[in-house]
Amino acid sequence: MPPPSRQLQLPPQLSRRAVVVGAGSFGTAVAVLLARGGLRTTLQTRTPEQAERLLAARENTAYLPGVELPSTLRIEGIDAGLSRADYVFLGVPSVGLREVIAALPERGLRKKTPVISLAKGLVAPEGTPPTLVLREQFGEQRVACIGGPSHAQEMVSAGAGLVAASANEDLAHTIAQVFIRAGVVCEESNDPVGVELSGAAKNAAALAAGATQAQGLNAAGAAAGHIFAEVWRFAAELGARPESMVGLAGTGDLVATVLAPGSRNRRAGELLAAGVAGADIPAQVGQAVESLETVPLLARALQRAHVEAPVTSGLARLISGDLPLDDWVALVRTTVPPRARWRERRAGFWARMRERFRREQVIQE
Ligand SMILES: NC(=O)C1=CN([C@@H]2O[C@H](COP(=O)(O)OP(=O)(O)OC[C@H]3O[C@@H](n4cnc5c(N)ncnc54)[C@H](OP(=O)(O)O)[C@@H]3O)[C@@H](O)[C@H]2O)C=CC1
Ligand SMILES: O=C(CO)COP(=O)(O)O
Repeated sequence: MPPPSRQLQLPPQLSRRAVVVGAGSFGTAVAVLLARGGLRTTLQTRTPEQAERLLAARENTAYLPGVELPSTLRIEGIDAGLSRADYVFLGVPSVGLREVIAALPERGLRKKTPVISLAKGLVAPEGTPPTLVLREQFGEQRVACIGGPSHAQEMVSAGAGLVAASANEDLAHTIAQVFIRAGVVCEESNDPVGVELSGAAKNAAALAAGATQAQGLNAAGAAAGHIFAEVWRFAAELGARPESMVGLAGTGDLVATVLAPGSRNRRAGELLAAGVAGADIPAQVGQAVESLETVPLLARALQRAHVEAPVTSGLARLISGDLPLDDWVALVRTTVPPRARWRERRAGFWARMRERFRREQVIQE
């Protein structure tokens, strides 16, 4: 498929090397874009046999069929290490991310190489946003993440609405420029935690909508709205910005996911509603379904932070089989969000003057 054509600004440092760890649908699609964007890119598969298959076919038939892998894209197993990488992108689902992150130094990650998470889920056991796990190990200036509506197939053929987020402005800018040069819109953000929680919230909301839609679309919309509001109250406590949640990474990605016929998270919700046990869903879907692991982590994180989150925790119980579907729908239909806090109305200038005059008269009388 040809890359989308656009007149774009060239990023600096084109000779730099990027390694994408994890050759699933998104890791492969991101690797194709990085190569198109001018980085010398390597895609690392979990096993050498997988690398051989991709090399022979010049296509990832298992995860991204129909997309030709560019001749400039190098392919190897993860055993090849990371010592040559100037940027490392992590394309593995969040369920395995902690181990993958912990192993980066022993795999040869250089001291200043930035690490960029592609995951839209949280890391066990605490439900930590991936960039916070990375930050603990490498410092916040070396860490970034990618969010936004970005279904892998469409991204490589027609584009996406990416967000590159980092506390390091140069890093966010450099990543965004590479994607833009590859023909894909990429916003720069200084709110990695907000972008990651938006991705986790939209996956949870898509699963909730999928589980509820057969019972009524108002209920499906209410489920998604409650979850976004509950996660937002938590995100705000962690210092995230509302723009992340209403922009590409939040609302934009929610719409893309809920409408996509192939969305794995919405499909997982539909399967739950059809009576399939949460534990059996990954085998049926055949690819990462982030929300199945992330929703229980999210529910616990909200509880620990004392955020009132009845719908997110109800969804976690629906996934584990502890809440029957009818009770879930009833919960969604009857939950009333916390009341707004009205500020005491301050009287205007003339009203205050009249009141002062009245009081002075009372004193004189
Ligand atoms: N697919 C999409 O359109 C999008 C996905 N994302 C996010 O990207 C992340 C990755 O998802 P996605 O690519 O879709 O998932 P997939 O299920 O398509 O692929 C996951 C890949 O990760 C590999 N992997 C798992 N664990 C390891 C490990 N320890 N070391 C090396 N490789 C490993 C798997 O290898 P193996 O085959 O051997 O199991 C597989 O190749 C998720 O967080 C997802 O939410 C974000 C935007 C869009
Ligand atoms: O994150 C995605 C699109 O932006 C992919 O969503 P699904 O994992 O639900 O397919």
